[in-house]
Amino acid sequence: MLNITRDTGEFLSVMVRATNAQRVLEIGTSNGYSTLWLAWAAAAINGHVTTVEQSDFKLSLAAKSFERSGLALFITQVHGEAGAVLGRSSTSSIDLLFLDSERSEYLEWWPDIKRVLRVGGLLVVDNATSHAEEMLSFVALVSADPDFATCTVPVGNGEFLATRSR
Ligand SMILES: C[S@@+](CC[C@H](N)C(=O)[O-])C[C@H]1O[C@@H](n2cnc3c(N)ncnc32)[C@H](O)[C@@H]1O
Repeated sequence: MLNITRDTGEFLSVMVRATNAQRVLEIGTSNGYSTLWLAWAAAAINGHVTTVEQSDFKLSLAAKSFERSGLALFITQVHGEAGAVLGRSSTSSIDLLFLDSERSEYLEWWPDIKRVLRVGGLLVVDNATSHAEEMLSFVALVSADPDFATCTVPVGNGEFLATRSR
């Protein structure tokens, strides 16, 4: 399982709390390690995490982990292809979107990612430094968007942050 690092989990937890992100969407559940960090923070601010995964096996691994953790109440698992899920998600419905999935799809997903993120919302993308080459065109596209302010934070595998200002 290609999980986030522990310090990235701590970072995400602070981001959720600091921005009061009650509506969190995660793309790429895997076994649910990052989801637990997000949900732990969401639980503290009366929030909720929706997490998307297309693999049956990983979905059920994560479900068991969520039950054991006592945080299942704060998590909705969506079984599906992320592009399709993003496409049917409501406009401006997400406060914080954590993207940790198939990097080659990010460019195609961008119009829907932008649409679902509310003004003032925050996008966090993992692997910004560990897979900088693969992230290059996506980072360039988002960074050039006048509706977003961006930066890369050297925590864990590198987190690319983009906040929607209008
Ligand atoms: C790097 S792992 C996620 C790790 C997880 N965020 C963590 O840190 O615990 C990426 C996950 O995205 C899933 N994935 C890849 N492409 C997807 C797609 N198009 N739709 C939904 N899930 C996808 C993979 O099955 C994999 O479990």
